[in-house]
Amino acid sequence: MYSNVPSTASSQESLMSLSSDEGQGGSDLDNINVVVRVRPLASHEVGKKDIQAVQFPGEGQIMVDDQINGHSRVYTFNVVFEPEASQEDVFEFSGLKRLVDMALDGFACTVLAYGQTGAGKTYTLTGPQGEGAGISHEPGVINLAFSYLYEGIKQRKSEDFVIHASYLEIYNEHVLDLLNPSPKHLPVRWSKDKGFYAENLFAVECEDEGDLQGVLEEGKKNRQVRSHNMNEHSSRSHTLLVLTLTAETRDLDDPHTFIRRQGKLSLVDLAGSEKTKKTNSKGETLVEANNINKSLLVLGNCISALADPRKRSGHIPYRDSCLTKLLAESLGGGGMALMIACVSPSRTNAPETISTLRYASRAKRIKTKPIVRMDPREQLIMSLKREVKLLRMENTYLRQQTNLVNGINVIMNQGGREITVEDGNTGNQKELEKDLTTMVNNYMQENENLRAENAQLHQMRELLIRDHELVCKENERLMKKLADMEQGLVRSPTHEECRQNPRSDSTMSSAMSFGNSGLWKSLANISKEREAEKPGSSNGERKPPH
Ligand SMILES: Nc1ncnc2c1ncn2[C@@H]1O[C@H](COP(=O)(O)OP(=O)(O)OP(=O)(O)O)[C@@H](O)[C@H]1O
Repeated sequence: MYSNVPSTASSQESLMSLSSDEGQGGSDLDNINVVVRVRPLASHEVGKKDIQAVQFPGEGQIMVDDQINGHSRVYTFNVVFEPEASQEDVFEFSGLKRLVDMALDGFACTVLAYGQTGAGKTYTLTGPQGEGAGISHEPGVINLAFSYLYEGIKQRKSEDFVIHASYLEIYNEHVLDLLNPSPKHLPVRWSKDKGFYAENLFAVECEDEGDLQGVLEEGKKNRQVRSHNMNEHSSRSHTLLVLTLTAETRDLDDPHTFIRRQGKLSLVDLAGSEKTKKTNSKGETLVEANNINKSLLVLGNCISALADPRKRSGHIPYRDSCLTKLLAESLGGGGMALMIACVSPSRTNAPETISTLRYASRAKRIKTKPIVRMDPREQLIMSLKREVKLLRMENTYLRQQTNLVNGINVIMNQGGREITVEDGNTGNQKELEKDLTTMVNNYMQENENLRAENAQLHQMRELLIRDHELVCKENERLMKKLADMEQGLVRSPTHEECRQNPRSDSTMSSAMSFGNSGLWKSLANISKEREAEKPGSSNGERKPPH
């Protein structure tokens, strides 16, 4: 059951469970990776004598007592982290490390923390909030990811990385820059190259881990947080911390050229869904809650559409909220995503826990096809370079073949006397030489046959041409005769001529003298008929007028 868990995790077996086919956060590469984290019962829940309503049967399963329907529900995920799991466990086994590696390789990767308000999203991502005694300083998985990221960069010696960080929040459907606080909202635009993006968003270059931690702290300080019944430090906005990782690698074929790619790591802390009755939200907090719920509903709609193979290729309602616009790339398939679904273990929160697990189950069905992000021009240059390389290889190969054939031609030209072909020292080349010789011989034989056939055809053609010429001459002669005859026939004898010599029809007699062919006979008949029709014709019978 835990055979895929790395040896270091043997002590963790009681703290988490992995689905039977999972390794480090999932081997199901085609789908969004979804893990569940269950926080411990909070002190206020213990105080109210609330009890745990979730159980962990193992193999990535989580079982929740559904009090409303009176039975238990079981859901399966890539990994389920139990309340005792530490931040390091989540970082190590959620698949987040793999996402950081992929972002360094040039993919767009996203980590989303989703769940009910107070379920532990912010705690998981950035550690405990607030200050003072009793507040631990356990780093969040984002902090751990920063260290891992710079470790990874150090190890990739052949690549130069430049990292930029931007941090925004979506508050009441408006985008605000957390690194450049201002009441002015940033418009969300769309471009062919970038997809949806927040215009004029500040991006800070971060040279080391310290810079990134500074960016995180600055953003946390500026985000909208409020207290309500269920969480003293409730996030009232969705936050997106986006790291752009630009890598330059020297082209192995051309040391003067650099290949550039741009990976992206988006770390998203979603505001918690809430039942406003439970949180007792009023006034501004109620407006925030409605906006949060609405945008999470739109996100849910997009997830549902993407998870359904029949709807996936149709319209996905990304444009219905700022959040879904900015997450379009992460969800839409070109990137890689990890959802950390955070849930409360308490019985009072069981309906919300079930709702979160359903939402996460749907997300798990989304298929992705991650692609490396490169500048389209650089991509073109790369593909052209690859083509040039292939053509060069083909050229070299063809040159080698030409040399061999030339060598064989020399052999042929020298009457079959054997000549050692240059570069033909290896056994393979000798084999090839032999094959080529046979092939050339066959071609020559075939050529010879074709030449003979060709000569025959030429002879036949000559004969046919001569015949054709004779026929043409004969034709010409006959045509001339016919023309002469027609000329004679067309010129009708004058009335006077007919009167003087009714029987003499010189034209007719000359035409008849050509022979007795049917043609001439019929022509003569036509001519006679015409003659007979003429008024005053001496040999025609005149018909009385009617
Ligand atoms: N795994 C955990 N271990 C110990 N305490 C936790 C854990 N997860 C959450 N908590 C505590 O639970 C409380 C609520 O957590 P958190 O603020 O992270 O919730 P949230 O899901 O981000 O809520 P919201 O959506 O309202 O912002 C905090 O006091 C936090 O310290």
